[in-house]
Amino acid sequence: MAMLMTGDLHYLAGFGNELQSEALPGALPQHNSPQHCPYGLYAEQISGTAFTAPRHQNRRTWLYRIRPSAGQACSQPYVQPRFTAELRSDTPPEPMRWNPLPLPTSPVDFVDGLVTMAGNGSAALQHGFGVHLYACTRSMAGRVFCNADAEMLIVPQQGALRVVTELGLLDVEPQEIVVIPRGIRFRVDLLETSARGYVCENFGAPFRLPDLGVIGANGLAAARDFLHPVAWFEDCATPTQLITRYLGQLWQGELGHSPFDVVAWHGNHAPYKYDLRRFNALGSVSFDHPDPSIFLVLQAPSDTPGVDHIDFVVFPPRVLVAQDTFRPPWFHRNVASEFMGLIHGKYDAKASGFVPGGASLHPCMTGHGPDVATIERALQANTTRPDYLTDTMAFMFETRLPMLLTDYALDGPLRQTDYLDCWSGVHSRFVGGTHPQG
Ligand SMILES: O=C(O)Cc1cc(O)ccc1O
Ligand SMILES: [Fe+2]
Repeated sequence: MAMLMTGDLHYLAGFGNELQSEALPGALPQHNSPQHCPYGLYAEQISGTAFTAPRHQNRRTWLYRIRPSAGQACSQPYVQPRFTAELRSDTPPEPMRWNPLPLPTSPVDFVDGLVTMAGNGSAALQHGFGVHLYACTRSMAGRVFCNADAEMLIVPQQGALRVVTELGLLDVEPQEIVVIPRGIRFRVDLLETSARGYVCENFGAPFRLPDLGVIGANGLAAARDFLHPVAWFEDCATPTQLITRYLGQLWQGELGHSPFDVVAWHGNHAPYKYDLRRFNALGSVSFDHPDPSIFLVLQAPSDTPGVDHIDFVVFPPRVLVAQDTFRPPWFHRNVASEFMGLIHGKYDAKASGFVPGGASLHPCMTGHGPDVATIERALQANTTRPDYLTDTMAFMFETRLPMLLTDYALDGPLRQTDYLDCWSGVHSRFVGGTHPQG
């Protein structure tokens, strides 16, 4: 297991590994639950999969902490109406696009800064997802969050974050992502004055690296680039508010101390971060624009082989060399629903309107593709020469279940009601004349 240092923090590298870390020498016992743990710590197991899940999918971590989590409960509702599970079944099958969430003008933290855009399924049935935006201007002082429903994939777009978790600290900046496994308590601190980004809540099987099939043993996201925290703790008796997302609702309770009191841990149910700039993008070196599955970073599999519940796909800087090819994303309709965000720069299918921090949704089977300006450019391009796509980082949450939208997404202030106009100048270029009948 490699130990890496990036910025001020140390990380454990790898994906799906059995990891171990201790913040004090000898804090990690030789076996899971000795009669007396080192330093008088309590052992606590957090299971992320069924006890009996197959070994390659089984996820659990043993925590050695100053106080166990028992005796703590969130029994009071916490009111944050924009972070919701209320979805509209009258969502129309229409391409949609949104402007970025404005940064709050008052102090707002990560939990209060979340706004739900879309989702489907049910946290109670452990099937489905939520899609959210966040914009915040202060750290979660005195407050921690626990998602009992879902694993959370956070995609910062603006503003670096320090994510304090039970297993240690992760610093993430835009163009990196962080994944918090279900049930792990965490706090988001701002390393800059404001922060904005996207969140995918995954109620189903956890994200994993895709198989590479004929690509071979290397390519796309490399396991060694996934970085986990090392053990870090504070022994702090300050009262702390715990907010838990459970069955799609928010609940609060008071802890008499910091829950970040895990002195050592071992296991594989652990948060991680990944730098999207490390993604090894592959593409066509002959002709045609490949399916975007070649840009798959992480997949959350469904019960149907080959059909993912959620795909997290990135569109990074790359060189397009396909010859005699319409190079931008093609016109298409897809059985999956495509929620896209832009982290940085421009996206190659849209010359304007899709801006960093903004979002778009192309619901299942809804026609979409490049806008008029992109079409014109692509038709005139000299495809014997490479196109260097620089200054770009877009991503997609591509889901098997259609996306139901919230009131905020459908009728709120971010919606670009003129989005369809980006195709209104797409005219017939047909030169065949009238085909004789019969
Ligand atoms: O619609 C989109 O912009 C996303 C997308 C990109 C691409 O290169 C191929 C298919 C696809 O859905
Ligand atoms: Fe698409």
